[in-house]
Amino acid sequence: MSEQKAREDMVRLGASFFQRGYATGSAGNLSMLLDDGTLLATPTGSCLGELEAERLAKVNLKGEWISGDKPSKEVSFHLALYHNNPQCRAVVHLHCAWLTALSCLEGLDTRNAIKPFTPYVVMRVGEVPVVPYYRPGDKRLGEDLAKLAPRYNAFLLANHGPVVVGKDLRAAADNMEELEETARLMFILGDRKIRYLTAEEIAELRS
Ligand SMILES: O=C(O)[C@@H](O)C(=O)COP(=O)(O)O
Ligand SMILES: [Zn+2]
Repeated sequence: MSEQKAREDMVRLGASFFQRGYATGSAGNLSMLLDDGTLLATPTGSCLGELEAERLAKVNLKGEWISGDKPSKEVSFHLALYHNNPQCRAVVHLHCAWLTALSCLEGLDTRNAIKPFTPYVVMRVGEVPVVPYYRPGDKRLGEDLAKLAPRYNAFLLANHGPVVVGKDLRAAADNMEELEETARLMFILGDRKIRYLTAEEIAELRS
């Protein structure tokens, strides 16, 4: 894919997230690997609804800022995911309401915050580990994500929000939307007794 097309895709996706309420204010950040091995990332403090193709930040895989506006302060945790998962070619971090609400609950299963009760989340995303709370931009976010990256496609940052990877930006976005919808269903279901998928049903979906 040409760099220009990649830039336009990121701008379009940011606007789509913003228009549909997945992103608000200047929260969240996106990145994707370019064919030349550098990273295209949203600038720090930018509104995902108002990105400009020529102002997107470019950084190399050492995290050095090459061009564009100053990159997201979370670019180090994005890099941790690229470095530790060869399948990861795009990263989406949002503060979307339902997943962020979930990230604030006490007593989450930190190995998997979303116990499956529908098939699609198993097929698309799998388990969602929880990273302990750190201040946004803290280097420990990257250190913890680096350890989890080889085994998972999605993560919940405690009291902060979700991070999802994909083979491209579209796939990462689709996975994020699927997870957000699942979190919404968890809150709709509330205290009702849920029939969770059985171990056999989950294994069948993974096979
Ligand atoms: O929550 C935060 O502050 C960051 O994780 C975030 O979402 C936006 O930071 P920038 O990408 O640096 O704007
Ligand atoms: Zn954030």
